[in-house]
Amino acid sequence: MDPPSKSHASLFQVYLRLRPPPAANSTAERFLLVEAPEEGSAPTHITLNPPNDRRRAIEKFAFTRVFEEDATQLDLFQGTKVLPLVEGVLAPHGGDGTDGLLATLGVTGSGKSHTILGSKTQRGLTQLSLDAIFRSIDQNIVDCDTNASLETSIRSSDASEAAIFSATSFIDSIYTDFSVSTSSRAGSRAATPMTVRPQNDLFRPSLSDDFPQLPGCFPTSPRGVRLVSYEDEMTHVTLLSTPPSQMKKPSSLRRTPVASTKPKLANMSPNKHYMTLTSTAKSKNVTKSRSKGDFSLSTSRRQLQRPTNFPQVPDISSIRASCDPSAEYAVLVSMYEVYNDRIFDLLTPPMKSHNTKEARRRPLLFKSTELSPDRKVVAGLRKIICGTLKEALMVLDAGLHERRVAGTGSNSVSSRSHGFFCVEVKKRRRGRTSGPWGTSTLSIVDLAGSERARDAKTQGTTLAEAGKINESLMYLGQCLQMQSDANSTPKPNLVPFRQCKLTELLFSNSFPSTSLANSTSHRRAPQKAVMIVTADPLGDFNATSQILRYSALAREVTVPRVPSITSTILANGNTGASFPRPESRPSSDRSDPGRISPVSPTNTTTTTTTKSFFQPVNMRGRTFSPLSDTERATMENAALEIARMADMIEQLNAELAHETEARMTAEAHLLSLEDRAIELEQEIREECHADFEQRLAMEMGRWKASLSIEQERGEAHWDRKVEVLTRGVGVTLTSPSDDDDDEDYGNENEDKENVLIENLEQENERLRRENTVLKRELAGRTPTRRAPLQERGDVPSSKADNNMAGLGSRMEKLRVTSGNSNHGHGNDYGSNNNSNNNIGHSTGSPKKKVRKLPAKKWEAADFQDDFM
Ligand SMILES: Nc1ncnc2c1ncn2[C@@H]1O[C@H](COP(=O)(O)OP(=O)(O)OP(=O)(O)O)[C@@H](O)[C@H]1O
Repeated sequence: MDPPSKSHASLFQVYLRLRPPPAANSTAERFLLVEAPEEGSAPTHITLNPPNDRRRAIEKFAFTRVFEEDATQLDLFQGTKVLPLVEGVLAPHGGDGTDGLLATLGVTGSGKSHTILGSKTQRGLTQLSLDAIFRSIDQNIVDCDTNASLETSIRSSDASEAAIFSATSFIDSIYTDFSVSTSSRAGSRAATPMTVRPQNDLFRPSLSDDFPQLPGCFPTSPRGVRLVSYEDEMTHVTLLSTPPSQMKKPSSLRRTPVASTKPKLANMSPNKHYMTLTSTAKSKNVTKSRSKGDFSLSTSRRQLQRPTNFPQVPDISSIRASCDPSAEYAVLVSMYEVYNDRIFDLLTPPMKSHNTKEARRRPLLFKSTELSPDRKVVAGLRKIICGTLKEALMVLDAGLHERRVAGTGSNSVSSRSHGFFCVEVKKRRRGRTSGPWGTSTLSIVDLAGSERARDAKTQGTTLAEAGKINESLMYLGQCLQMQSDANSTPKPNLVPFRQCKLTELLFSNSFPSTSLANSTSHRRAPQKAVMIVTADPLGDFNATSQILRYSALAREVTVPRVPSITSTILANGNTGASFPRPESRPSSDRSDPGRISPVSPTNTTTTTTTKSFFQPVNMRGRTFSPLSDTERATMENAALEIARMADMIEQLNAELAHETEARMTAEAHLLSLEDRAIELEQEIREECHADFEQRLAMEMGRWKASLSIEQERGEAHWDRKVEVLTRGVGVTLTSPSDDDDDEDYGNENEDKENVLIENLEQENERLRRENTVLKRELAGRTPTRRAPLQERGDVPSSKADNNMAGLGSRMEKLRVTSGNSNHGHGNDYGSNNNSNNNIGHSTGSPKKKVRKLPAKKWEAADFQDDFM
């Protein structure tokens, strides 16, 4: 098996790193062997020997290079060609840079985070890459702190709708500066492995009067001032921070006496953490929660302690990447994680939901934007402009505090999300203050590890997370598989990278958009990518072989053939030789337990079997008499049958294991889907509720406005009517001498009054007719039937008949008005009773009208009534 040709356009250079055995697992059987390389070259091939089962296929894998257990971080940095990636981003020869991607992949606990982020004493590839970048552009980097217009121009050139801040303001808003810690103080979950925090120091906050607060940032203390411990009402978590009640007055800084603070800190529960608010954090209660590298306990971001120094080894001061001397550079750092197939910013703090009061992050979209139509970007990230290596490391430290981790049976600090650390290098020609910035990005990715629920002993949310992790890694595997297939076939393979967020993020820059191929916009070069696969040679064989199967650049399988028992007996029995034992390998092979001699190409197909799977110990050393042909044939048949059945059992076992695994993954997936559905439901409910409230308020406002308009209109309408009536009545009441005094009524309203009088006359006429009809009807009735009608009082009595043909006692009331009217107009209104009715009918609402009559006129009416 030859290593893949480098000329082929591989998406990734794939390296394998083996981790040293963990102390607890040192007795486990080693299943991964590195083949000895040719003289003077680095190893590139490994062989996987299934432990405890000599009949399973032996697999052989090829990588760009294999790093054995003793490889250092510096070996990795130099050997994996990270420097060319950095140079690609810096574009030393002018023009735009090329995006770079550096990722780690492996089974949980195999050393991915160790490789990428380092440890307490050793720097990882992220820190080394940052160091290389800042060293290289040392003379060419712009200083945004002294030139505000630079920040503005960087902001306007950003295509990802990002919120861009200077490192100074971000760091000041995140970190406190108490150069203190007690031994009992809660450290951070995710204190970056590389950070070294002061230990056993006194709690000694420094004073500072002002501290910038980024929008949406956690309320923080000005470099440690105003820090008190208090119990968060919602979470009942003891926090070392400023109580909400005191947050409004930054000027009234109060130093908390050391004595009063210490005891509370000592009681701080290591399990209590602000991340208990999230579902992820709940999983931490299942197992112990510790940080990567630092192994200190959890604290909230509200109290991040400013790291005092960072590990300095390995030192790469002698290594320098070249940069473009005619350009000026700016470096922007952003961090995000892919958790349950959603993207979350690690530099933006969670916001409290209005309804649930729960701190949550908003998932971000990976999409094309107005300024980036041909290329998808993570939109809405927070990006920090860093001027120095230290600033970048502090931002990295802050982001890692937000990354989701949990303790599992496989790793005490296991990443539950795929972490992305992005170094965006902006570049433009030196001295062109208004020139555009070109951007290229180095993305460093710490993938979450694949894990088996049985080994990881996960449950609940952590199990669901594992399901999501495994699912996304399966899609990644399919994409990588396409790459290795592409090496063996000339047919172009389509990489199915749009299946999930992780693969989209990892591969979309490998395939720059062709949709705008004809447009004038500049076409970007495909990214350069390096994948470091980590493996534990003593770890989980099945999980490791699965990862290696899809990540290796080439693979070869050697199927052991079941030997004929007869031939074995004949070959060994007659001579009395014992069966070959594994340890009977040549001594040269045994000298290095991790290495084997290269497998000869002729042995790599299907027939290589160096060890018998039958070990009939009790037969060893005996001699046998020759067998007859029949016996031999029977034994051959029996052996074949046994071998066939053994094969079948093995196959069924493999299928069973596969099905079990699939079921567990599906169950975990289902759990995560349920979780997601609940979250979605909650979000939709919240949105609907807010929407409903908004609409309701709007409708209420509209309804009130239209009601008041209607009311006003009604009032005005009635007022006008009453006015007309009042005037009409007023005219009738007005004496000729009054007319002289009131010229307005006499002249201006003459027409209106005439109309009214006409109306009244018509009405009067109608009522008169009605009256006549009633009279006739009454006259036609018998006396016995008349009496009750009289009692009812709504028909004219004989007395009324004689006087003015009134309509009963109810009409009597209106007679007052009628009397008044008649007083002025005499026969114009016909009988008094008729004019009463006329008023009542013509207005439609006699009560209101009557009520609105001026008091004086009523008095006059009474007087008239009495007079009559
Ligand atoms: N090359 C190495 N040298 C020394 N220690 C190592 C090495 N690789 C891994 N380790 C140790 O193994 C442990 C697990 O490693 P690490 O956390 O990096 O695994 P991981 O692959 O990131 O796991 P997960 O996917 O669960 O996050 C850590 O304690 C780490 O320090």
